[in-house]
Order: sequence, then structure tokens, then C-alpha cells
Amino acid sequence: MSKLSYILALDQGTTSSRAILFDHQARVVGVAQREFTQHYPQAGWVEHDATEIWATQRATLTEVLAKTGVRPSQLAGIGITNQRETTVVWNRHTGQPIHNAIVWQCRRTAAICEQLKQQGLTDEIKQRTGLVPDAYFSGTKLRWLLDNVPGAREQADAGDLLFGTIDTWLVWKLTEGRVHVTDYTNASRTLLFNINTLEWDPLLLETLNIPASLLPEVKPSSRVYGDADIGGKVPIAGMAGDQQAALFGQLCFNKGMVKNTYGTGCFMLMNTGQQKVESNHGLLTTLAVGADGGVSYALEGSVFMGGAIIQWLRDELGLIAHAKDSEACANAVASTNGVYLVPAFTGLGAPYWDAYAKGTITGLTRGANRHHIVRAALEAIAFQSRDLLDAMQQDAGLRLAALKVDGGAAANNFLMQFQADITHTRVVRPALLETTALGAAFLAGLATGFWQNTTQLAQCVSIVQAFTPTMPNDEREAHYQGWQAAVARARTEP
Ligand SMILES: Nc1ncnc2c1ncn2[C@@H]1O[C@H](COP(=O)(O)OP(=O)(O)O)[C@@H](O)[C@H]1O
Ligand SMILES: O=P(O)(O)OC[C@H](O)CO
Repeated sequence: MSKLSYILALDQGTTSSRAILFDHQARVVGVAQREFTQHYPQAGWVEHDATEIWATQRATLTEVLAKTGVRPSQLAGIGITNQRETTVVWNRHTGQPIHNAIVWQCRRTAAICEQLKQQGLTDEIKQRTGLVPDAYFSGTKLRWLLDNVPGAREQADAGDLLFGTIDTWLVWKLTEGRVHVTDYTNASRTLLFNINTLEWDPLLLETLNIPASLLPEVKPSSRVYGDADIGGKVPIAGMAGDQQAALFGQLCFNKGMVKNTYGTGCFMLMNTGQQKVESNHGLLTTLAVGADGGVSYALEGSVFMGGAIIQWLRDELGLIAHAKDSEACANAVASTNGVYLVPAFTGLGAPYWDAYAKGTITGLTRGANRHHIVRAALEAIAFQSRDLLDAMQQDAGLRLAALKVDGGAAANNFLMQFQADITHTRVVRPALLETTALGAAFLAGLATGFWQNTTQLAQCVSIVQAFTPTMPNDEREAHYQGWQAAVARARTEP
């Protein structure tokens, strides 16, 4: 075992930045968390201030060390995991972003995506990147910034600008501008990266008019990238998009293993090993991390609104005071009384990919009350995940024995039981829901010798609870058909 005692994970999520300190048994020794501002400059647009992201992330790092009394010299390494696709462009000389970051949820580039489809590039994009032409991914966001921020195109052509997803931005800040790097998992979400050759794709760069000089170097997810200067030098040794980090943290190292994360959105990933599986059911093919820390392929179902629906009920409708109150609220009624909520607030992601669908509530009667609506919101999270699981099982040609879950909203027992019921699949929840941070810690720990191998990692993880399906078959399928009918009403495309 290394003489160094801890690994620090930085988890930069959509709504908050977290720093979590793990010991050698992967126990959480300390946590610090800071929320940051969401900017909605127009309907459907979402931005973050990259400078605020860095400030909150840096503050959590300082706070977690201060409150645990751990010194930088006791850290074996830092692992970074991040909200994916969110796009930052900054000046390489001043380190200043040229604009707010465009967030993965932002729909402003839907028209650019329509153009790509009209140019007949959908199949080409799918074959090269594993993705679909949707505003979700970084490529069109980067294009928008270069085309719309005054002077950006000239600066880019002069080689003065750098692009990064949030991982790249944090490493750049932590190394004081010495390192401009990303990892394969984050690169695979840009719409610019070829997942067959594992290189930036010249055709896509040309199509979107992106100079290659903006792009970071791409490396494996478990690797020393450089030293962070945090009052002592600490190697940054792990880096992965948050969903791929969660897959690793859930020990899904091998082919056929699946996890579903319930955070702001819901993201179901299946490791397909060295086999690149193309979906026929609206899923993405993406890069993940294999047992040796190298590249593996994954199938992914991405749902834009998961726990964020609960935030909406809390912040915009005021139906609950705290997210966790949704559980008691849902349990206060025996059913939704025929109410369905389709959370297409930012369009619909997998498996529908309908950029213009709008949020919809159906089945309201005079008997409907806030309990029914809250229950329908939680059920919607699980229905969307069933859509993904059905698609994934069909694409992979297998039936899952159990679904591993994590993320903030996986704490909700009503949601987990309903998930088991509506998918007719056992749902398994680990003791630690922060599997995203754990995955990043594992990657950094493997690269620095803090942990030797995946067997050692598996010994650190324990399962606390399993939810077994109890809903009768006819009730389940009738309820799911009700959901499908509600989705059909929310959609703009057949
Ligand atoms: N007990 C709960 N029941 C339902 N939703 C919850 C609960 N606790 C948290 N959430 C939701 O989970 C999300 C936070 O999860 P988290 O994993 O921290 O997300 P992220 O990493 O995307 O910021 C929020 O959208 C919140 O509304
Ligand atoms: O911030 P999260 O955990 O909801 O994750 C966001 C995803 O990475 C977006 O693709």
C-alpha cells in the first residue's frame, strides 16, 4: 500500500461542485459541496459561468482539506469527473473564458443540428461518433460560440483560443495553464471525435468549421496528466465523464454490465467491452473505461430530466419544500389517479430524440391533487428509465438480472421500488450513492498505485439494499401503455 493516505475526487456536476476525500478502503472521509448559478438567458437556453464553476470547485477542495485536516502531501492523487458536453472556450494567454459555458441541456443549436440532418450526415455522424445530430453534444455549441461571440472566429484562426469540456477546464486551472488535455470518455461526447480511430475526426471538424488548434490532447482515463498546485503538488491521475465514472465506480468493468444514475438527468450505460454495438433503438454508442483503465465501448441511454423534475416541483411549483419530501408525498396516495407527467422541458433525449417536444401533464381530473402530480413526476423518472432499459436489452440481445443504481435521486425508496416494478427487474443500490466520485477516485488510485487492481476495488464496495418487483404483469403493462400514450401527446414528431 502507498504511504500516501487519501485520494481526492472532484465531481463537477450540473448543479453543484463537490470534493470528496476517500481513504484506502474507499470510505468517504470528508465531503464539501457548493451549488452555483444556473443561467437561462432565453427559453431553452442554459449557461454556466465557467469562472464560477472553477471558484466553487476550488473552494470545495480547500474546504474538504481544511475540515478533515488532511494536507496535500497526504494525497496520492486527484481524480476528476464532470458533467459532460458542457462547452467552454477560453483565451490561452489570459485564461479568460470568452463567453459563459453552454450547458449540455441547452437547445440553442437545434437549428444547426437540423442542417446537419438535411445535409444527410446523420448516418455518417452515427458511424463516426456513435452519437446523433442533437444540440446535446459539444460540437454545435462550439460552432455557435465561434460564430456568435464577437471576434471569436478571428481569435480562433489566430490560435489564441482553447476549447474544453469541464474536465479540460478544471485541469487547465489546476495546472495553471500548463496542461490542455481531455480523456476518451469526454472526447466521445463532443460530436467531433471518431470512436473507431480514437482521434479527432477531420471531416466533422471541417463540417462544423472548427480549427484543430482549439482541441485538447486526448488520453486514457487512468493516467497522470500533470501536477495540480494546491499548496503542494498532487498528481491529477484520473479523469472521466461523470456517467462513465459512475459505470466504473459501480464495478461495471466487463461486457454486459449496466448502471443507471439518477442525477439531474438519468443516464443508463452498458459496458459492451471491445465490441462497438450500434443501437437500432435510439441509444448512443460511446466510450467508457475497461477493467485495465483503457478504452471500452458502451451503449448509453440519456434522459435530460431526471431529479431535475423534482427540483422543478420544489422551485417553480412549490409543491414540496425539499427533494426528499417527494417520497412521502408520493406514498400519500395509492396511485397517480391517471395522471402522467412527461418531462420534455428540454425536448426528449433517448430513445425519442425530439428536440421540440414540450413538457406535458395528462389525465388531470377534479380529483387530482399535489400528491398525484408529485407521484407522477417520480414515476416519470422510472418510466423514462424503462424506455432506456427496453431499448438496451433489445440492442444487446440480453435480459438483465439486476439494475445497479446510484445518484442523488436513487435515495428515494418509492422511486426505486417503482423502478423495480415497472421494469420487472431487481434494482440494486450500493451503500455509497456517490459512485461517480468513487469511480474518479478509483481511476486516479489505479494510475498512482494507491490501489493495485480491480479486485481490490471490488472489495471496497458494498450493496445495502435491493428492491424486488412485486407489481402484477397486467397492471405493469397497462400503466406503461398509459405512459407511452402521454409521451405521444408531448411529441412533435411521430
Ligand atoms: N430523495 C430524493 N428524491 C427525489 N429526487 C431527489 C432526492 N434527492 C435528490 N434528488 C434529486 O437529485 C438531483 C441531485 O442529484 P445529484 O446526483 O447530486 O445530481 P447532479 O450530479 O446532476 O448535480 C436533484 O435534481 C434532486 O432534485
Ligand atoms: O450533472 P449530471 O450528473 O446530471 O450529469 C450530466 C451528464 O454528464 C450530461 O451528459
